[in-house]
Amino acid sequence: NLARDTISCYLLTPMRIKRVMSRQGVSGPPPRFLVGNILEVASLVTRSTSRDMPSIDHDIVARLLPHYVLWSKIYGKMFIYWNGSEPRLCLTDTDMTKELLGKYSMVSGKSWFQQQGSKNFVGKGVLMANGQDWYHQRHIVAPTFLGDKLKSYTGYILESTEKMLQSLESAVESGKSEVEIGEYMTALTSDIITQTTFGSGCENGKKIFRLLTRLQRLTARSTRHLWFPGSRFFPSKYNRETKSLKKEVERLLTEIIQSRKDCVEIGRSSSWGNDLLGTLLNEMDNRASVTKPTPSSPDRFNLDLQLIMDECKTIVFTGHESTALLLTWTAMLLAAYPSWQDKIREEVKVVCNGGPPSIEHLPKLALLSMVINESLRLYPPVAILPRSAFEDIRLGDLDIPKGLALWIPVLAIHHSEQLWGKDANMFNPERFASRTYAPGRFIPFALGPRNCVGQSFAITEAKMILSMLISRFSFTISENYRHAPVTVLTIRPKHGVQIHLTPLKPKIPSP
Ligand code: HEM
Repeated sequence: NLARDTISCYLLTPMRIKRVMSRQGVSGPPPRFLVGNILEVASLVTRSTSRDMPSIDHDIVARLLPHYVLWSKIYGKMFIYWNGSEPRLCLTDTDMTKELLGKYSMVSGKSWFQQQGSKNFVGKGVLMANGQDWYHQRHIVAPTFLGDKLKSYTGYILESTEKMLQSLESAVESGKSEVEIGEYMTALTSDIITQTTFGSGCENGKKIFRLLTRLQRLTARSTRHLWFPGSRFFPSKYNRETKSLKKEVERLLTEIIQSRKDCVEIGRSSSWGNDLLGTLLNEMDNRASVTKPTPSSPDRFNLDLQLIMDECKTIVFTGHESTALLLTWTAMLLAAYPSWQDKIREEVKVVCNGGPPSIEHLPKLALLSMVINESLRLYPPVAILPRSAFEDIRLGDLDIPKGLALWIPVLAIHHSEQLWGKDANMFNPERFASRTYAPGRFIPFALGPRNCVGQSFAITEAKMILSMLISRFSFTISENYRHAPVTVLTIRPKHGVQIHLTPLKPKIPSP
């Protein structure tokens, strides 16, 4: 059976898909046996990113997606290329992407390759689930980011940001003339997501975060060759370490969850907790209570333990990296365009009246929203949206056969002159002044029922952090900054973002 499945997965299905697509006039670069176009993509990207950019130029599609630029010129905007033996359809048409991400969210989703790649890391949490499983999990996770819940997390954001600002002030006071702001933003969003998920001062929560970061790196390395048939069965030097890290993360998570369960059961606590994990447990408990207890499953809670752990790992993973990148790129843009920095500082001063930002202030920070949107457009942290069709579907007038992978290059859509006009590669936040833009062309958080569930949290966090940073410092880009965006799933600055900081309120010397 294994041999038959392997032949079907790596040979017969891809060939059938290729036939169906070429009959409809969709073609692409010829694939090589087993490796497909992987080597070509790797060599094009290596070449295009081998040097830093000579100036802060936002025209970065040819640098980061050179294969998209090359093949769309030869084969048209819709072409197929091969990631090993997986055929991928590149989709940039906004009507088709809207249809796929909206109407077909239950019959498309994450591919086997993606799930295998992340199973030891985020497991089967909402990010990687499909169909009914995904639907069930999405309804458990979504309420943890709504209304009052979201508001209750802002205390963690304010507290952690204040700490970061103090450490920036100390750095400046100790004579450091420049800082790499990316490091600070990464540490800050890590701190915020750990506290928001597990509550403040939870030592096990901090340990879990550190272990997950190591696990993420290891998984990325050990799954690089997944496209090769049977590679997941090869003994790898990473496998043992991955397994023991995963076990340790789950042991720590079980400890935290068990102790909350004990507190509720013996009556020491009347709720699961006010942090994100508490809300998640509460949501699961409410749903489980409909069916529990039954003679065959006397304790529904234990049945869901793996799911709770997978959701926690997913949220910790998804909840910090992209936000750190959004903040880092926005800081770079504000440092490079000081007139926007001044405008936003003034806006924050008027709206927040010199105090810390609250959730009620945020909708009034219109200029800041425009800058954040422009930053998400030019440097979308998630540059590609991958999907796989689980059934034959029809997109526009194209038949998409079951098993075809779909690849939406968000970065290329965000930089398209056809969609954004001649100044598509320019920094111009004014384009977001009207707040109405055709759906489908601005998709940093994806679209439809399967969009980013943490979007409001991310935007709340970004607005609070940036408004606090901008009220305390003015900053300029350092002459040491080398503009070199690279993609490793997300778009990041290769050498970090170096800025010069000037405190705005000089400290009154103590008598
Ligand atoms: C600027 C910051 C962020 C960006 C640009 C971003 C972007 C995205 C995108 C594009 C997706 C869809 C991925 C796909 O389906 O392939 C996604 C999904 C997701 N994001 Fe975010 N995200 C951000 C912050 C966050 C935060 C702060 C959280 C949680 C605290 C979060 C949690 C999630 C989860 C759980 C999913 C999976 C949703 C589902 O499949 O139903 N994200 N995000």
